[in-house]
Amino acid sequence: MKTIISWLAYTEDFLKADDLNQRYTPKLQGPNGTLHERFYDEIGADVHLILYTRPTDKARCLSLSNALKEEWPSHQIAERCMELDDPTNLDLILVRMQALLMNQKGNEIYLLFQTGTHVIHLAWGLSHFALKQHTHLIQIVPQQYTSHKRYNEVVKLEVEQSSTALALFIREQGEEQRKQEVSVERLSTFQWSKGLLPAKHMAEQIAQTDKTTTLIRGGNGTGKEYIARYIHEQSRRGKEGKPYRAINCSAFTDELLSSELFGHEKGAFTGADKKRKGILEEADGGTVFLDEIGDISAFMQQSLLRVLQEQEIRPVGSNRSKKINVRFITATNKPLEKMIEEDKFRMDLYYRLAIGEIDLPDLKERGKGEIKAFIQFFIEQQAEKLKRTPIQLSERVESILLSHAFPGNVRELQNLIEGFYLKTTDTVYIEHLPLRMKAQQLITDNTPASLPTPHLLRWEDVEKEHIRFVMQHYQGNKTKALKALGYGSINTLKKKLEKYQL
Ligand SMILES: Nc1ncnc2c1ncn2[C@@H]1O[C@H](COP(=O)(O)OP(=O)(O)OP(=O)(O)O)[C@@H](O)[C@H]1O
Repeated sequence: MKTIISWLAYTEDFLKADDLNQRYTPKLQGPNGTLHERFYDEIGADVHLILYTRPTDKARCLSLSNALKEEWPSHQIAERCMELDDPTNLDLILVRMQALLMNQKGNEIYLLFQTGTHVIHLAWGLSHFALKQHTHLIQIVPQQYTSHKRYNEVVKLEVEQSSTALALFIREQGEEQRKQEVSVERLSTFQWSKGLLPAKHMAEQIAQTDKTTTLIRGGNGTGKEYIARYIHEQSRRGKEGKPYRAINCSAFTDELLSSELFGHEKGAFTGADKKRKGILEEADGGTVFLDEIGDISAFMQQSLLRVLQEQEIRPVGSNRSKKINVRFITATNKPLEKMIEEDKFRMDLYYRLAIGEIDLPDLKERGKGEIKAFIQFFIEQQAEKLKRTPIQLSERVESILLSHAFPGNVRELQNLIEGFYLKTTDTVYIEHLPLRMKAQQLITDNTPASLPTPHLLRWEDVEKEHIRFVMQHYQGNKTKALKALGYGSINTLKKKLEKYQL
């Protein structure tokens, strides 16, 4: 099996917003489009995997891959979120890439290393040189540098996989992982904690029905999308391999959202230079997940209501309707009932959408016992993924975590624990916490007498306390403290110690 892997090019794969006054309009002449145009057939790849950084970029990635699928319907395209809060963090990128490449074991992989940040390019290079898998680095050469000067060309870099010390080191690590047969897909990825059992039960009931529309309510990162996919997979539609499509409604203007959902005719609006199928038609026979439904405009509410009532769509710019057969699942973290009272959401649409209802509680509401279970679950999951000994939390860190508000819910906790594995190999201390949590701790540690209100806390106070804590922890050893603090040089640390008279 041959796979192409590339990164979403956040600017080059899209038309400039200024040109059209619209966001995320995909461009087929961008790096990912060029891959399909000039290369895909020649190489005979089976699938093209497009990576993106954060869940918030999903809408953009899907709009690109939908445009590519429409242009080249026989090409298989998949998308993957790499969950990188910081796309310049080499350690984290390498961990994610290793897991991804290990999963492709035995496949021939073509890596388009040009897209993404410079650190991502570097990580592709390192992974190619070191892992000794069947990887090839490919690049797109602009037409002015090609001999024919007519079109951009996709070329394979003829480079030997290296035997430098660094490469050998990374390779050994990779082989160690391979020996232990890591398969990220095999790991149990979802924790059906006690607080989620009512949601699971309801999801399974809904899956038994053919078309019951379902509204999933819950805060950011509570698992709404996971539950939507679970309903699809448990349903007849999923079991028969029918399509599942997801879209984040809040990421589009009305015009674009209509076009994404219902498709458009050529010339329907500025920039619509080709006829295009919408995701409701693509998902015919399957399930569509509309995320952030509480954010759609009155106009879109009306359009959607008509689709639900008549079970048909009309592409933008067309006067002909097409019948569709999809199950709708929607999600929101907005209080729809209140919005109905305020005339911001249509009651008739609400009743159509919320035939089945699933509520996902915030992590904090689920209680300390459950947060503890999630912490343990993610510690073990990450240890298994990285083939490392599970880390431990110091008592202090555990108590901070148990009383943290977790506005980002399960996603926030999951990312936090993945981050710990980059910072330590054994015990997690306060110094390993992200700054926002350390700052919070300083606020709660200080009595109202010394710090009357939290917002009076200055950055300098936080930094000073943090340096003091780390220096104490390492008993004044500047080299160790420097490593923990992450400053670029010992001089920076010395200057800070002087500044704060520590
Ligand atoms: N119960 C759980 N067990 C394991 N992982 C979970 C659980 N709930 C959420 N997650 C993880 O949290 C992240 C967010 O999940 P998901 O995308 O389903 O949430 P969401 O509510 O749709 O988020 P948002 O609306 O903010 O995009 C994912 O990485 C998912 O794996």
